[in-house]
Amino acid sequence: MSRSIRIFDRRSLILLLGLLLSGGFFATTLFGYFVSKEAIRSAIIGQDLPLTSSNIYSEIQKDLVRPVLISSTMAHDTFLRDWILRGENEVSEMSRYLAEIKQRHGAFSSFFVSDHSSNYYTGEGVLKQVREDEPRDAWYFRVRDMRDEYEINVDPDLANRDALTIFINYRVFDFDQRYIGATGIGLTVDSVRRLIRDYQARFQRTIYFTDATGKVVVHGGETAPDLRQRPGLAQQLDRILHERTGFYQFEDAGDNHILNVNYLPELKWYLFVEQNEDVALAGIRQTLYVNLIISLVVTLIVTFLAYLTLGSYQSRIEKMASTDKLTGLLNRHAFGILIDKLLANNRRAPRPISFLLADIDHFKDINDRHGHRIGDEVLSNIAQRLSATLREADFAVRWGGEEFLMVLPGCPLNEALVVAEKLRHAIASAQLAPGEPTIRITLSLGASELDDNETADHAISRADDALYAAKRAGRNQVSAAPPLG
Ligand SMILES: Nc1nc2c(ncn2[C@@H]2O[C@H](COP(=O)(O)OP(=O)(O)OP(=O)(O)O)[C@@H](O)[C@H]2O)c(=O)[nH]1
Repeated sequence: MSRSIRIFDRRSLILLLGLLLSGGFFATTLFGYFVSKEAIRSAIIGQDLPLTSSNIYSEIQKDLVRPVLISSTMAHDTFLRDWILRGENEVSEMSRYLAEIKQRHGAFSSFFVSDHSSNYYTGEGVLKQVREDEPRDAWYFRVRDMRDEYEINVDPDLANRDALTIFINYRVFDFDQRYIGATGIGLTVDSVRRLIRDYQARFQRTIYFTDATGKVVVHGGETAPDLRQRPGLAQQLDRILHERTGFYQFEDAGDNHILNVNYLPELKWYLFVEQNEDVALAGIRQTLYVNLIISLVVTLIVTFLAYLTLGSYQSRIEKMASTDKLTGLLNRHAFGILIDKLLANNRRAPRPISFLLADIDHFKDINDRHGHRIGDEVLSNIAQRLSATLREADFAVRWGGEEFLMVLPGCPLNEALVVAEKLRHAIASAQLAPGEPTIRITLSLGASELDDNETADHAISRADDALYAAKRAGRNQVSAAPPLG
């Protein structure tokens, strides 16, 4: 019969290993995530948004600043002013002039509105007359009354099938600085919108231009977003417009947005470039999840392998620590642990326990006559016999050199004596040294039953006394210790 003694708690060790591994993985993965998050954040603020902003800025400059200069040249053109002051007589001269400007500069439209006649001239002649009661002409009267030299206005162009057009409306003065009309060119915003859309699609950034009131004038979507309807942004909008340039942050629909704003003085517009930080971090968040899953799987595999390996080592170590090398029986150290357990159980559910102490008769002679190797062989075979003869619940211990202790739980003294006889007979009748057929081995046994008020040591010493009584009585016999008074 073999028993194993628990030397250390494998489960606690595995738990500790698992915790250390998963804690280490978790900490490094999270650390990596936060470092990457900060790197992405500073890249958004330090590079991505400013770069997008300056790209869009230079594109819009290309598309708009030049037209502003062209419109300025038109407003200061002596031919144009002379022609008006002369009475707007030859319409073909004006339309040739406007057609040439349009064609030379690749504009979408070119125009002049005379304050004197209210005629709206284009490259094709007089398009119409502007009227104060016509909402579509409101721009002209606004330009007429404004203080600035020019304005940039996004409107559908009547002359070009109402395509969304940016007009540069320049005020024209005669040589005495009296207002005489408005001129300029119109160009489609499609190229700017295409660029904005392209940037939005590639970098998941939202890009738009606003005027000084915060109204979106050019954007890449279908409908112009209303910034005042976005609570996180709306509460900062006036400050942003006042500061003109800078970085801002706001929450929208639970996501954090980083905003780069630049004022474009030539256009009197603001360029907003927005990055949804949570969208930008989606990639590394996915990496974080994948890393966490890999860490978890590695932790599970490592702890499982460690569990298996430790299990096999532990049982080997436990076996080595608790068994006698020669006989394979439990040693006295193991006996100490097992008897404590047995007695603890016995206190909960009392039942008789008996001890048998066996000693080989004249074992010294066997060693002396046949040598220690045969002596060892005999010891080992006796141990096997004893174990084989005992019940599953009993256990045998190598007590001393040629002494064996048998513990019989649930067995009163009278039954223990029967077992002792069985053991004695089993040994006496066996051939325990096959190479030396003449060797005959006998055992002397002492038996005792543990008394309720007695320690195991005391009961064993009584069995020892009985064993010596058996020796004294001629050996190869069983002797019982009398029950305690
Ligand atoms: N071969 C071998 N001999 C052992 C071992 N352990 C103890 N012995 C021997 O067992 C012998 C025990 O001798 P004694 O205590 O004099 O007793 P005995 O000869 O058996 O005589 P009685 O017990 O009086 O019948 C000693 O010679 C020890 O050296 C062991 O592991 N292997």
